[in-house]
Amino acid sequence: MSKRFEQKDWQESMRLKLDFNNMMTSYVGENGISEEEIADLQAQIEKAEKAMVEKRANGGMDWRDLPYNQADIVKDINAYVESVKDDFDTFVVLGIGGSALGPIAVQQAINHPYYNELSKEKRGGYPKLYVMDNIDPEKLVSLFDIIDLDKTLFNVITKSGSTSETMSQFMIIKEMLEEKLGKEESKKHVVCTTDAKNGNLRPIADKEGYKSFIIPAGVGGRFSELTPVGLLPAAMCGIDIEEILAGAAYMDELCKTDNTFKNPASMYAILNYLAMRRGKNISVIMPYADTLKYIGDWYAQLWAESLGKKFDNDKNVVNVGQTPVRALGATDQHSQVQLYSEGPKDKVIVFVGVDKYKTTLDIPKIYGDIPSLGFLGGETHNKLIKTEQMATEYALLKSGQTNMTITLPEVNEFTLGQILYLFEVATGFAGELLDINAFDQPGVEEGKNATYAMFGRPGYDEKKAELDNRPAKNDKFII
Ligand SMILES: O=P(O)(O)OC[C@H]1O[C@H](O)[C@H](O)[C@@H](O)[C@@H]1O
Repeated sequence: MSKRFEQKDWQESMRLKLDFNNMMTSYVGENGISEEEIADLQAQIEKAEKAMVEKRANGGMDWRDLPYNQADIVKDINAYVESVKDDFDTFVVLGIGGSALGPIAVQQAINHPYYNELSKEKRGGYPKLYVMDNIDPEKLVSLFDIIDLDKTLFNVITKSGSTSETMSQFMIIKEMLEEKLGKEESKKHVVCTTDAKNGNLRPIADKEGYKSFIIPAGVGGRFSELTPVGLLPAAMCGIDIEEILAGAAYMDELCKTDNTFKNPASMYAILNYLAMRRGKNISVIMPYADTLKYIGDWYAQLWAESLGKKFDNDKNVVNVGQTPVRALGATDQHSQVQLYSEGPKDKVIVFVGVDKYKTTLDIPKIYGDIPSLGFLGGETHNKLIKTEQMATEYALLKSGQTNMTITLPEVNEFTLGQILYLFEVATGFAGELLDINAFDQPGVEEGKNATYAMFGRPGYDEKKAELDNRPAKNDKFII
């Protein structure tokens, strides 16, 4: 299970550190953000803080209380996992968006990088985990080349129960399972995570007798990682979900301080809000740890889908939001940093560092006679990746590219719970500062409705007619 420091105040030693100095200063021009600018926002900040408290109290932010109200669900999940893990070699999540990105990110962060390639014994007796979050026919068909249906448990995750991608995956899997195993046996190979009463999947699960878990009604998909959406897949691969919730609760405590400059979520939101006001509408998240790579994908949906909005709360057209870009250190120093250092100063780079990696890798002292290699010998990759992170932070600061750093003492369930919760609260706070609704996603409906119309779903004739009459493309530009 997860490691904890021996210190009595292990929570303090496991506290994420946020370094905003590079946001507040700059070697070049006006890219730094001043304390005066934050002071000028005081009224807006107080209004946002008040709204966060009121919405939490009135059920507008049920996700805030997930670290505290799931003890029974955690027990049910852990008991279910213990009861089935010996029967299955593979656990496959069928989901998309907030029903998939969290499970991917958490598993990649905590488990062995080659977890699925390990023996079941080396996996602690837990099944392999695959998350199928797309409908590319090749990918899903290829999965059946490497899994044994008889030994596979499928977790269908969909809050709405109407997501075409997930529900069509489920229809394919259901048919395959019933053909191969028969109707009764196949029921043991499906577990559903969905709304308590709404949507298509809930009545199906109840009618078919599938084991199911509930996504609380007041928790939106991209804020649902701390519900069974994320907790079941994590527990199914041996991850300590109580530690994740404990980390989130600890971050919640830190985010309750009314000292704005010491409030991690408020400061993250405020500085990005001020950056957006300066036209910095790209948010690059750049972890210097492969374990945190997919946190970038999860963050991308959370930040983009929450803040990318056409209207403010007074129905004024504002078209706000920051485009998330996923990068990885040191890898993307060799692919994107050229743009970050010399291209438009329209970005906020969020470095995510790790104090202590789980292993230390020594570089042998050889090639001492070659100057550009000899200096590496006798050091470690741990020191090299951290040095490259600091060097890149410096180079981008010097180039005038706004950046900040979040540092995890180490990557474990507790610190992961902290950073997930930090970004969720920061997103809610940023939504208040932007005066938009951070919890809906009206912008995805047009594409969905066009899909339904073109796919021939009944009741979409008007949309079909609109599409049939849309301006034809100019053939000249089709090669
Ligand atoms: O969990 P589901 O209801 O299947 O939704 C899955 C995803 O698709 C929707 O279109 C929303 O844009 C996302 O916020 C959501 O996470």
